[in-house]
Amino acid sequence: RKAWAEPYRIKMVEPLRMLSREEREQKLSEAGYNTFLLRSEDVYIDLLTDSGTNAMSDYQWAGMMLGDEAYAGSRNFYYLEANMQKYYGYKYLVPTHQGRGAEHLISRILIKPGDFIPGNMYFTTTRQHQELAGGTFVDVIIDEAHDPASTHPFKGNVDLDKLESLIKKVGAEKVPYVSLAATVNMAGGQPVSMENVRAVRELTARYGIRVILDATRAVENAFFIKEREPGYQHKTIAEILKEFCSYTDGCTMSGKKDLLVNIGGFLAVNDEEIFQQARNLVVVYEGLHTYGGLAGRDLEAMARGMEEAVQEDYIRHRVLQVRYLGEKLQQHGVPIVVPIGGHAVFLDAKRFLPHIPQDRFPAQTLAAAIYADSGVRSMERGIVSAGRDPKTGDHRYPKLELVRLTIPRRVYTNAHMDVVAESVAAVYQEREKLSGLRMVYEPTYLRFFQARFEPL
Ligand SMILES: Cc1ncc(COP(=O)(O)O)c(/C=N/[C@@H](Cc2ccccc2)C(=O)O)c1O
Repeated sequence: RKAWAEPYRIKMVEPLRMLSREEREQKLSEAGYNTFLLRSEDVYIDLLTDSGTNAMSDYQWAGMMLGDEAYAGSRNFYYLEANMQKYYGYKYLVPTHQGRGAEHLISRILIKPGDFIPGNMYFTTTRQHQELAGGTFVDVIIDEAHDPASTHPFKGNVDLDKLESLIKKVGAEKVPYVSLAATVNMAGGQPVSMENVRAVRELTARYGIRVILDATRAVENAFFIKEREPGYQHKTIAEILKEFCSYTDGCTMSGKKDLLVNIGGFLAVNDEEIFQQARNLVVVYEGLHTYGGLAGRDLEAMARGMEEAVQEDYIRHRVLQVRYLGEKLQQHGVPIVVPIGGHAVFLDAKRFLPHIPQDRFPAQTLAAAIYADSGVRSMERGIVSAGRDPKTGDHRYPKLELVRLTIPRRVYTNAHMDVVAESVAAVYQEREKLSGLRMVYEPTYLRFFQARFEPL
């Protein structure tokens, strides 16, 4: 049989409403043509992010009623710790309010000014914390990751030659750890293969260099390994996930994605010394070491989300829904990043709007145009997100100028995907009419969140 449906039934709904085209144009102007500055109530289908926007299950909601809100030693912490050990396999857990809380801690602990942190393509908050700690991020991802049309099945892979030549160039003592993301958000939600993470481990072990995983979407990564990597078809998602993590020394986690919670994250490590430093630092920046900025109920919901995240029917549906949207867009001839990633469909704004130069912000222009057309919200993942080079002060000019259509987990049906595809195709038909934007307000950090633009 071909038909497949969501592996859940809906028990609660939030009514959606659509504004008129005129109202949307007005809201867009008030938001400075930045989708981050739109109000949720003015958005029809919200594909800005899969972060914190996922639907919890009745099992998780029930867990919210079991929050042990003791200041110290909450029951929920120990349940989360036990589940992290079971599913991710690390020894020690330090809860944080969300992913960047963990990135902040590990960056402060492991990075000295002048250090270099190699990683498989940058992620905005991860690199920001590495730079704030005095480090320099160095991209060591394979070249194919920067080519939206390359169909390499594991575009998130590390280029071992790039990694080893960096280590030889700067010296191992200046490389505190390799920052490995799986999947790679900015490349289009692209996975890392088991063979590659194993090879990264073997290489770094020779130099005594740690590997810190960004495990934010590691369950989606496991799905791609099961689907694409020889020898893994008959392994469970949970087995693949645990093996993958076993080749790394610790992870930062934003629970707001794979783990199906609206807030939450953690740092997990195997090294007791790093653990002691992290649990000491966490009380300064996040909260006591057994709650890390979260209520007991949030810890419980994240622990229960972890159990659900690795269920085969769930994760298969999740990834295949993203693929459903991507294939619909391909049928309309819309240029997208291939292979279609795990959490989003990425529009290739360079090919979509070849007549708009990168410094007139094509991806920003496209995200605004899609909202104006249908009330669908997406996110700019191009030159605006790339920010400025701290050394030159000029824009960074990334090869990938993308618009991300990010699918929240267990929220929308494929009928919503049909509406999104129809809208993007309509904008594609009229793309010649778009003429770019100019930035009229630019914040200092992570400018894409709050920058404002005006039409040229
Ligand atoms: C691979 C990866 N690692 C760490 C984090 C941080 O986790 P957290 O602090 O948000 O919990 C994120 C968050 N990604 C969100 C939210 C976001 C964040 C910055 C810019 C744009 C959007 C997104 O991609 O939408 C991530 O994707």
